[in-house]
Amino acid sequence: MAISFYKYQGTGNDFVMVDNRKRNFPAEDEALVKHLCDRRKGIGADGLILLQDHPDYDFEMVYYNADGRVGSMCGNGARCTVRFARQLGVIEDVACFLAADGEHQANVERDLIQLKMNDVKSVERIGEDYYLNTGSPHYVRFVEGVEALDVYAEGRAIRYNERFKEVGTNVNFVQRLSDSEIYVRTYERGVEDETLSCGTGVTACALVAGLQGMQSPVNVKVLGGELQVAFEQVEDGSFKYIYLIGPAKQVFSGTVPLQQV
Ligand SMILES: N[C@H](CCC[C@H](N)C(=O)O)C(=O)O
Repeated sequence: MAISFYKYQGTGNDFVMVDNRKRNFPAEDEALVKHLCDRRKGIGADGLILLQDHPDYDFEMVYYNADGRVGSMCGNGARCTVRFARQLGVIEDVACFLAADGEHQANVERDLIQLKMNDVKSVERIGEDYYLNTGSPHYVRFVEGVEALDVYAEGRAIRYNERFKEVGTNVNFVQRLSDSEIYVRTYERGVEDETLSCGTGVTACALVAGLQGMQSPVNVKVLGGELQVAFEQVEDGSFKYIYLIGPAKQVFSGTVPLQQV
């Protein structure tokens, strides 16, 4: 037996993508998922995604972090899954699909995938920092000199602090570059390292920038490229009509013989 896979990336956040419409991928095998994501002994990725049929939606996306565990919502992974669905002929230019945090709509416009995110009801303040859920939990800290920051060490210290050590959190460091642009670097739980981009993290940072007065759409620079976040801010401090916009590409495809795993 062999596993056929595709490799996708969205602003440098990379995923092993598997067409699991026939339900033949052994998804309960945490060690296998972890192995496939291993950058030295496996294919290498920040996460693994299964595209599955669903009776009520165009498809369902099931996301695993690189540690092999089921993750929460993944914004870059979702954009990649929409691109994959388009390439498989499952959708045309519009999709309505199910992810870990519920229903999402998306549009394909040439290189860009526009992904609708769930509404965000509230943003918690923790000292000078912020904490919110955009499908995945995100801690947001504004800094100066984000390029020189030790994101691994600083991110880890927050992710493993008393409050977060049990369930973990993703940790974002943000710098304002102009009236309409921020620079975001993210330490991701489940990968337990910095990634080149985190879609739900970028969304969280753009919303906090919105709280501080930045107008929608917010342009976001990440190590792996550029994204855009559009949103509508409600007077009670919540957000709706949130869109994450950016590229998603297929990089290669292949097979892994199961006996080698
Ligand atoms: N890279 C993802 C986030 C994954 C979230 C994951 N690290 C978790 O908290 O389970 C993104 O583009 O949104």
